[in-house]
Amino acid sequence: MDNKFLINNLGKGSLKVTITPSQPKTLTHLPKRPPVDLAFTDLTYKVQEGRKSNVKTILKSVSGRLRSGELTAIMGPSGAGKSTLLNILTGYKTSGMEGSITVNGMERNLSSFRKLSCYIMQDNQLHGNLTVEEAMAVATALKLPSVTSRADKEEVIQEILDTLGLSEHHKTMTSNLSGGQKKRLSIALELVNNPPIMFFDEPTSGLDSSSCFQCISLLKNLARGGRTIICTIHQPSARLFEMFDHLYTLADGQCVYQGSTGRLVEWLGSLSLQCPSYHNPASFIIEVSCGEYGDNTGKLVRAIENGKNDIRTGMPLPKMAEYNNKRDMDQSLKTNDWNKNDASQVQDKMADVPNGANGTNGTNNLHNGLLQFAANEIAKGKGDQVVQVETEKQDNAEVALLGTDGSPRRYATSELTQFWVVLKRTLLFSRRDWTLMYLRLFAHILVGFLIGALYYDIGDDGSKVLSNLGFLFFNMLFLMYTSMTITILSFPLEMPVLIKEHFNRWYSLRSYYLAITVSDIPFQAIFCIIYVVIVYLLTSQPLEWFRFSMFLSSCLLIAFVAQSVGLVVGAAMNVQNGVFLAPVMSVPFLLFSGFFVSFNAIPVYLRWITYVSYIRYGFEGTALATYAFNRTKLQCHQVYCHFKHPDTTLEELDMQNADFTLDIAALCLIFVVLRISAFLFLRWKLRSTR
Ligand SMILES: Nc1ncnc2c1ncn2[C@@H]1O[C@H](COP(=O)(O)OP(=O)(O)OP(=O)(O)O)[C@@H](O)[C@H]1O
Repeated sequence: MDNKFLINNLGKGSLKVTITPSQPKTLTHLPKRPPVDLAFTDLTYKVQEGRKSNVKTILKSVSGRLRSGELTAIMGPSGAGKSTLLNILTGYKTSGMEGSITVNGMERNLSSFRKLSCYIMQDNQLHGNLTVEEAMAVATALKLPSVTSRADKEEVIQEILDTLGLSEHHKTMTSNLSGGQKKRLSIALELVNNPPIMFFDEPTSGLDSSSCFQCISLLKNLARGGRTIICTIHQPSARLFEMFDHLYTLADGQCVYQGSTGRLVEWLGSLSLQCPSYHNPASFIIEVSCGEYGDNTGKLVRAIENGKNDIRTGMPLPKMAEYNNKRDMDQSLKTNDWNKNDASQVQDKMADVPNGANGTNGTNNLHNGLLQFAANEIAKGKGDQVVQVETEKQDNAEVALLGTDGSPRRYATSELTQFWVVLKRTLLFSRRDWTLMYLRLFAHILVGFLIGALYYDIGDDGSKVLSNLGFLFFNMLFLMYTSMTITILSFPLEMPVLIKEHFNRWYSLRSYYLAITVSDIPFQAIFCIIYVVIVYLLTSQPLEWFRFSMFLSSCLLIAFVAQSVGLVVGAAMNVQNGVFLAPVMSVPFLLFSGFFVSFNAIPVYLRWITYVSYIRYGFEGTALATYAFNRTKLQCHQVYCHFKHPDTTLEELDMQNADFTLDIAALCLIFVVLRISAFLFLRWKLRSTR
């Protein structure tokens, strides 16, 4: 049976099939993945508000089914629970949830499910400092197995960019892309490993009507390729609304409609809710859900069984009169309950149609459904820019969930590869973000010369030892603040992209954190060395290599430790709180550094603070480098120089018995503890945002 013939036959019925003549574009180079049907039953989501006893129920025992090959819209009034439902279905939110979620009829294993799905959040979380091509290269390097050849990866990139209309912009920085292009790039990045189930939170937000149309067309084409595409959407135009295959509508945390978009008006009409002529059905269902036509929510929820019923094209409408009758309701549940039946009951029957095996089965409704399906199939084949992906229908759902490669690994690449890719990307950002780099360099050189001029040639002057100690302390202060603030500011800005990429299984948190941690160390080290060389020479500190190395190592460690403090603060809190708290938290460390008050003068009950004050170890390290190890007497150009002998200075500072090795060891220990703490805070932050 050729396509044209079937379409003519279909033309006799009520179906309308639009065929556009362009050749379908196919994604042939992507890895094969199984189709995925997602179902949820009696899903309840509660959160605690304020006091522990105050529990708010956001989703109230909703059920539903989202099929492969369909574009599903989750709609509802503001606050109805759309984002919450999406977050639960993606696995982004897990605590506070009750009910069951099944994948291809089997209880969902979240870890396996996340390998099959991707979640494209509302605000395209992209790194602005990469070109489209580079962003795609990073995605392929992280999301495709390492064994994939470079040529294959490039082919995948080219194919996706071509299909999504981004190949013209492959050299454009992502920050310069338009809103619609950013959205397409977000999709392109996730499409690399061909996830069979894709979730989108408000994919059309911020787009004009033409971009909205393009975006939804793209999602529709992805669905036609066999994927399960689910997105939340506020209030689409009638034209956009028609493009969705399946509609799931929420009102006040309950399901008021589930079924094909084409049957919405008919279904509402059967419940005495007549959609006015020329009125957008999408607007009508929202208005009904908002209560603009009276309080119909309860009636709709009961009729649709809170999502257990599905108003499918080609299936009879549930008989309304029977819904108040418990016995009939149970009967209805039996015939519609996909948990008890084979998960793909209807669809599997439909799937045989093009082969002609089950073309007639005796029931008109099913027959209509089969014809509709066949029409859809033909429309798919002829559609404009159909993004097809060969999917393998697998009998064993478990095999499917483990991925077609059968690999139980969480990530496509090893942690070492992830580390290298993220490190290279971060170094590229640093190179691109030259303003910040030059600013940092400029600040270190400028302040170095300023300090050099202020404390010029005082290092060997016995009458200026107190000024020299001020210079040593200022070094600590300067290096601490410059290193700390950079990470406090930059780390939280990375967070949204980290959340997205980590959730979508691009890399492990460990690899990411190691790469981020390592990436800034060389820059900080270079800036610190430049600063120390300038001030050390200008202030005439002792020109002995071993003293210089001790001085430099203390300064470097202070910079690294302060950077780690910035990481902890940046990982644990937002920029506003961090910018305030970090300097305030540093005050006790500065006070107990040994510069303002010597150790013996500190009250015993406060002395413990000196042991955790990294500034103390740094200050002590530079003081020892300058005055200990049998330094010769300082020059004295006055009648009496109290600090002419370096040991006097050490005595005044209570540092006669201080051990430089211990200072370095303490700084190293604090560094390690802080880096581990920053990682733990980051992990906690990622978990708590969910
Ligand atoms: N953690 C939370 N604590 C308290 N209430 C919450 C929490 N998360 C969500 N809610 C509430 O749950 C309801 C549903 O929120 P949700 O974000 O899912 O709505 P929505 O349908 O996506 O709304 P919108 O279309 O406006 O984005 C809202 O009333 C919201 O205030």
